[in-house]
Amino acid sequence: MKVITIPGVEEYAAAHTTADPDHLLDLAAETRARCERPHMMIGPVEARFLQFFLLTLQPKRVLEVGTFTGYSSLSMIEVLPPDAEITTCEISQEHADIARKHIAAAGYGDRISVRVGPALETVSTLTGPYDFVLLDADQRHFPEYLDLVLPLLSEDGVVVADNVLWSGAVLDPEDSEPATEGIRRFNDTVVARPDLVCVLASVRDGMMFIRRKKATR
Ligand SMILES: C[S@@+](CC[C@H](N)C(=O)[O-])C[C@H]1O[C@@H](n2cnc3c(N)ncnc32)[C@H](O)[C@@H]1O
Repeated sequence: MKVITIPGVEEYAAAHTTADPDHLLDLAAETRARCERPHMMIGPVEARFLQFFLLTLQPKRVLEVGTFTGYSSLSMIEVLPPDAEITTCEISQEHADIARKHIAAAGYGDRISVRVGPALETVSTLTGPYDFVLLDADQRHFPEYLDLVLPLLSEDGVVVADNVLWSGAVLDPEDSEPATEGIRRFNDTVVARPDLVCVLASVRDGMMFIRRKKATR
């Protein structure tokens, strides 16, 4: 994989970011012990970054595509209003089982619902409005998720798509992997749409923040 940050910068950022609470440290340890690609967790820098953002947005209904073992859901729920809920989609029964165990242990079983199955199918059965959507799986289909979630978004809702730099692969004209192509198509579509406002924040592997443009007063 291409290195897209100055060597050591990611580690320096993590060392100067508030550490995870104990229940997330336990979850991360089990994920590293049991799962093949533990780096798929958003990690503490992105988790704290999202938390700062969500503390301001205060969404009541959150949708996540890509539960993995529950790290990002459990990070988000900590800063949401007490009546807020998260629906999170996961294709792997094994990942979902680990996530559900940690979600229940942390006392959030009634507020985080893990839906198992291909997320394109799951999302197409959901009813909005959602105030915040995190896309963190199935990158080759990011453009299709955009089409599915925009109609479900509340008026001031925000979509964040993770890994939109794809370790720098989006910059490589030789790279035509389906995921790389999906992300490029997604990034190009979002920035070109006159009805949307976006920022591609180069936090970790790239986070695309998207909202609807408001009519100027
Ligand atoms: C990058 S990880 C998500 C990481 C998680 N948000 C976190 O921070 O811990 C992506 C997850 O999405 C799941 N996934 C992949 N394709 C999927 C699909 N089509 N539908 C639902 N989940 C999918 C994978 O099994 C994996 O657990």
